[in-house]
Amino acid sequence: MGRKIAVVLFNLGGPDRPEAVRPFLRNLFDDPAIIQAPGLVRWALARFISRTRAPMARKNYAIMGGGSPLLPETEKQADALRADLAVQLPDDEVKTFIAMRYWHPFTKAAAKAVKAWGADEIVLLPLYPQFSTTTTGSSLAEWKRHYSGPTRTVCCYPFAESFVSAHVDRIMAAHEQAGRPENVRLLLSAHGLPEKIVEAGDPYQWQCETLSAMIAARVPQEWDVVGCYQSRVGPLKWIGPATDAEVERAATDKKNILIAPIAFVSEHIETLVELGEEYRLLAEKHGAPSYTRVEALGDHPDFIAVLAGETLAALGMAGRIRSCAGSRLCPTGATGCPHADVVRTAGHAVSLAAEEEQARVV
Ligand SMILES: C=CC1=C(C)c2cc3[nH]c(cc4nc(cc5[nH]c(cc1n2)c(C)c5CCC(=O)O)C(CCC(=O)O)=C4C)c(C)c3C=C
Ligand SMILES: [Fe+2]
Ligand SMILES: [Fe+2]
Repeated sequence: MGRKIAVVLFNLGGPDRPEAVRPFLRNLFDDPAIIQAPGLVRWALARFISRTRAPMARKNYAIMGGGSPLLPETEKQADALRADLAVQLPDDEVKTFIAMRYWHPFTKAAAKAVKAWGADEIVLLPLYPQFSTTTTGSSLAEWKRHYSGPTRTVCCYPFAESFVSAHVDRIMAAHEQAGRPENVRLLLSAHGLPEKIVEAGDPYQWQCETLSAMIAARVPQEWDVVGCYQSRVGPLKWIGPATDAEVERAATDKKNILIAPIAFVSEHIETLVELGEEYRLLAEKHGAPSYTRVEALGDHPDFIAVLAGETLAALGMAGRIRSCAGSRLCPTGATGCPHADVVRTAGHAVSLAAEEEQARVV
């Protein structure tokens, strides 16, 4: 008899209506992975920041009709993934579950639904391609608070071949749509992080920058390619360069700007409003000859193929956690990486190869 396989998709969640903006922000800022302060201080800060930030955030959500499109976009990905896996695992029953961190459907509800369904295998699959303690790390901790049985985890897949090719495909399609301008500067924009989180060992920035180099190697070599970080929040120093400063610089340099999100895989406030509206105005103001926003991956077939491939490899692995490299891919200093801190010895390389071999056999 076939297995019942639950694939749990982690994502951030977004407010579905104007009244949800403030409680959504409160949940976000009350997360110890986002604000590292003692419980009571964090609780008070979360109430304060959500109250002061909500009016501005509500205005931005109003541009998208009052709420975030993140859930419907995630549902499309979940449906496409289920359909792909149903073909590849004809003897099993596969169901996808959405576990959002800060708004409905919450991780707690997803854990309850997975239990009620009686899954034989559970694969935790973040819709965050790069691992950060603030995103996937936070979702994993939340999952563990609500589910105690065995699971298989995909921690990250920033260098998966089809993930890189899906990005290049979206970028070249946007270039085509812009009328194939010359003198291009491609901005690869990721959500930023406070510097102190990276200094504490979070591998996100390293994964974003390595991915940017991989994309840069595959686009026309006469293009300028710059990695940058958007969506800074609060008074702390964030990693840079900042996307708005890079948009301004590219516009002043009279470059045709192509701007692609590399850490968000769905359209939402950060792509539609920040990249789509705010930075477009900034580019126009500073005299850019053109500004073209590259679409998020959404349900691009190559991206869905990565999600399916990672799920299949996770089902076939000997261990409980994998990255797109099979085993740990982060450098040894990245203490935030959820893999045990293995030193890259010859022995480790052998076990890595064995896991990859196993992944191919599945
Ligand atoms: C790669 C993904 C993300 C990282 C890393 C991340 C870190 C991070 N975010 C905030 C604060 C906010 N993020 C907000 C929205 C938001 N963030 C992500 C992804 C990452 N965040 C997504 C997908 C979204 C959109 C949700 C939606 O509405 O669809 C917001 C809310 C919007 C706003 O008020 O600007 C805040 C606030 C911090 C502080 C942080 C790292 C410490
Ligand atoms: Fe965020
Ligand atoms: Fe890692």
